[in-house]
Amino acid sequence: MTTLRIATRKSPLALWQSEHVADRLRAANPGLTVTLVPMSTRGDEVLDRSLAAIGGKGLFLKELELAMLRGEADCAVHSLKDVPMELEPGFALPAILARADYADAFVSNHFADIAALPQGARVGTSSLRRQAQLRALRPDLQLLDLRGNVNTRLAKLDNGDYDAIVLACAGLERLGFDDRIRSRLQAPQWLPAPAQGAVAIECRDDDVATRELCAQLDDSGTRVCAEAERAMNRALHGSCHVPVAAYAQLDGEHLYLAGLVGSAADGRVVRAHAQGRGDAPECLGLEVAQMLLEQGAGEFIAAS
Ligand SMILES: NCc1[nH]cc(CCC(=O)O)c1CC(=O)O
Repeated sequence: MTTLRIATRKSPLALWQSEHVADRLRAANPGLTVTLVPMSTRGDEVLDRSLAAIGGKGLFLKELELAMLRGEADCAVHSLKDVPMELEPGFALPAILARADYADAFVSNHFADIAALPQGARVGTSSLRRQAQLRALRPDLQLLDLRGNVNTRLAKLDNGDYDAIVLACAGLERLGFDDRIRSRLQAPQWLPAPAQGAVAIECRDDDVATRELCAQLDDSGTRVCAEAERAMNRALHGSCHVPVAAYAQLDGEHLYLAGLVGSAADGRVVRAHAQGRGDAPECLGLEVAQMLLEQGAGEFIAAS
């Protein structure tokens, strides 16, 4: 293999992540030419409706997968949290890169953290998961929709449309906006999206050469954690319609998983956590999902 073509979305964050993968593959494979194939996806173009309303997260992947099927690209780079729990048949994730900052960020030009917000403050986020956790902490807040790429969201905050917004730390840090993070919303009190902070490479299942090349960047510890978080989400029929959060940590052979399911409408949340073995992440994911269901998570899922 002499050339690798990476299909990517065109947002600044997607381009940063794809350039990062390209740089790492070039460094590990002298003589390999790596190019980017930037593409627009439906998830990027339709900004006036929620992701759930236009068909969910797969919308960020479909155009990139079609480019791979047409032979216009060899692989695609994604934020793993945007990758549906069930991958499209015929595709694989040969690499999950080491996780960056997993946490959500509280971003505001006037307030230091959620507790410092005045009564009825306007907080922007279109994520049901973030809305449910905000409502659970502060039922008084006014939650407003906020879509678009990271740069657009920061511009809307600066424009005065919101008192605060919630974004992923990883995206802010990759784009050099570390200084916008007023506080990190951390586990176990606040949980991220399953696989938040991890970048994944997708390619055709039958493309062995690309799979082997990309597998050089796989981080086994991050893969174990992501599998536990995604197995939990899958067992809860996770999609953009249900606020599901999960965070796993691997310590030697011990795997720890915390999960949460909530209601964005009224801020009720159920939580569960358990420990298991690092060689059986899916078992732990199913176990925590079962614990959440026993506490009534099914009601939130059915209501969505
Ligand atoms: N939903 C968009 C998205 N997908 C991945 C990230 C951040 C990077 C990551 O989690 O790896 C973001 C932005 C955000 O949620 O603030």
